[in-house]
Amino acid sequence: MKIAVAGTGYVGLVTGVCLASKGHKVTCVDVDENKVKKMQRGESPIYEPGLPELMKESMENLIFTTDYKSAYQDADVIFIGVGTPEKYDGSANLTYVFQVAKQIAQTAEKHCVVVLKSTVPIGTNDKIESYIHNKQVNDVKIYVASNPEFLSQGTAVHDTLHASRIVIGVTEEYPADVLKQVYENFDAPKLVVERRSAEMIKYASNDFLALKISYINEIANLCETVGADIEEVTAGMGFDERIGHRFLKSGIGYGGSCFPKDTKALNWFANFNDNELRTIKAAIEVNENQKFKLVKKAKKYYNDFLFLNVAILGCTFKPGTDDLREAPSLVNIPILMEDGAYIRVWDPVGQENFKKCFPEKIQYCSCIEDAIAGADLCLILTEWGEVKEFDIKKYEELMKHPIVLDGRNCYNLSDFANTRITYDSIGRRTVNPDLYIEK
Ligand SMILES: NC(=O)C1=CN([C@@H]2O[C@H](COP(=O)(O)OP(=O)(O)OC[C@H]3O[C@@H](n4cnc5c(N)ncnc54)[C@H](O)[C@@H]3O)[C@@H](O)[C@H]2O)C=CC1
Ligand SMILES: O=C(O)[C@H]1O[C@H](OP(=O)(O)OP(=O)(O)OC[C@H]2O[C@@H](n3ccc(=O)[nH]c3=O)[C@H](O)[C@@H]2O)[C@H](O)[C@@H](O)[C@@H]1O
Repeated sequence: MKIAVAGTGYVGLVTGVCLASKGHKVTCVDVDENKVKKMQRGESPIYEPGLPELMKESMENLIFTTDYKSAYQDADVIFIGVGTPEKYDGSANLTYVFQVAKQIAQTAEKHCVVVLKSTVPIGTNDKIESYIHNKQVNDVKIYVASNPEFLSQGTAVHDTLHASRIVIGVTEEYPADVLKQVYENFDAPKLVVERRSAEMIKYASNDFLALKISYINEIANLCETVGADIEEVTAGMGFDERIGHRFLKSGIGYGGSCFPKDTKALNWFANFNDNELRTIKAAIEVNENQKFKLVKKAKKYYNDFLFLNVAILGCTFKPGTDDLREAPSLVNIPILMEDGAYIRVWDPVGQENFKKCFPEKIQYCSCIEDAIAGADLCLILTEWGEVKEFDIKKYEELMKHPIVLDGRNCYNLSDFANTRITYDSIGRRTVNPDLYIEK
């Protein structure tokens, strides 16, 4: 089957490469010429484990281009995987999706199925269908189907090849049959539903996970106040299969390109339709406050941050990605810098992207030891494996004031027994709380 994919970000490129690996002929289109040139050389423009290897293996089935006409004119299926970022009012920006729809309407020369993979508000597929039908120049049948994506960054290839489910949202049988053929060799449950249900499944899933995280973060904050330990609490809760262990990790809030925008978008959309999502509103509010937990904690140890050396371990929104979108580092580091702190950052893959946002005044370090050397304070913002495996004693040896504020609960409290390290994490008691408090 001849397939085109619009957009080569985390969703578009991973989808294109995985489909090519299953034998489909895939043309990936992007407006970004530099990205396209890179991909034409067989290089992945994004950091995603396993992607460069699969891309190389599948190159004979892949074409990368900025020339959308050549891709869309004779495609059987056209996936749309462009961004749907947040607008100022919290609603989803559908500009890029409609741009692609217009390009398809102007170029499609044969019957085809347009598949919306981007996360879009309920009813968008209907609008795209009408838009294409109004604007199309050739007398061909263009179907529109919803096929939301559930991959997570860092495990995107695995999540696509072994999807938890493939949701196919349609209003008629033909596009469902075509999509079943496209995914014939994918071992995953396939669920054919109404198009609007498919759109809702995506938002409801993401927002439920965001809600779960905000819930556990509130419980963690209460644990901290009343002397319970959130790690013990979640271990105990997770054994109940109805709750489960996953997405119960407390920390400094959820980031990334989706949970923050998808909670706000559904909330906006509900209001627009005269409904109120009180639970989602609460999840958003809890997350906003949670992001600043470590800076608030730091104020217990220092009256101000002027001339303090602060080590930052991790700047991406989670491990396994170089993506900084909505990462807590983006809001916490500027606060520390504005208050006069000297910042040293270590991150195994996110540093280059971070440098583009903050080219000056930050020291970038090639190892954890270098970042914490001489530091008055260390903030752990991302739970990279290297941080979790770091020899705890070295904090005490290398830091000037070994105060470690851990926003991702990377260590056991017992690791700090017999040390003079102040270890303050989320939802647990502080180890050695009084050693370095400024009077
Ligand atoms: N990042 C993720 O983990 C997931 C994202 N999603 C959803 O998928 C969509 C895409 O997200 P990402 O892949 O993260 O976006 P992204 O921002 O990484 O990539 C979007 C790409 O589309 C390109 N583009 C823009 N206009 C175009 C056009 N007219 N023609 C061709 N290419 C064009 C951009 O240059 C960019 O390379 C969003 O709706 C998102 O909510 C869904 C599941 C997972
Ligand atoms: O629509 C999307 O874009 C995707 O959004 C998330 O995937 P992703 O953003 O890549 O990352 P997650 O692993 O879900 O983590 C998101 C944020 O939540 C935080 N998180 C996650 C889990 C947890 O228990 N606690 C927690 O604080 C992470 O640190 C991270 O900042 C969903 O997990 C995917 O299913 C979905 O397809």
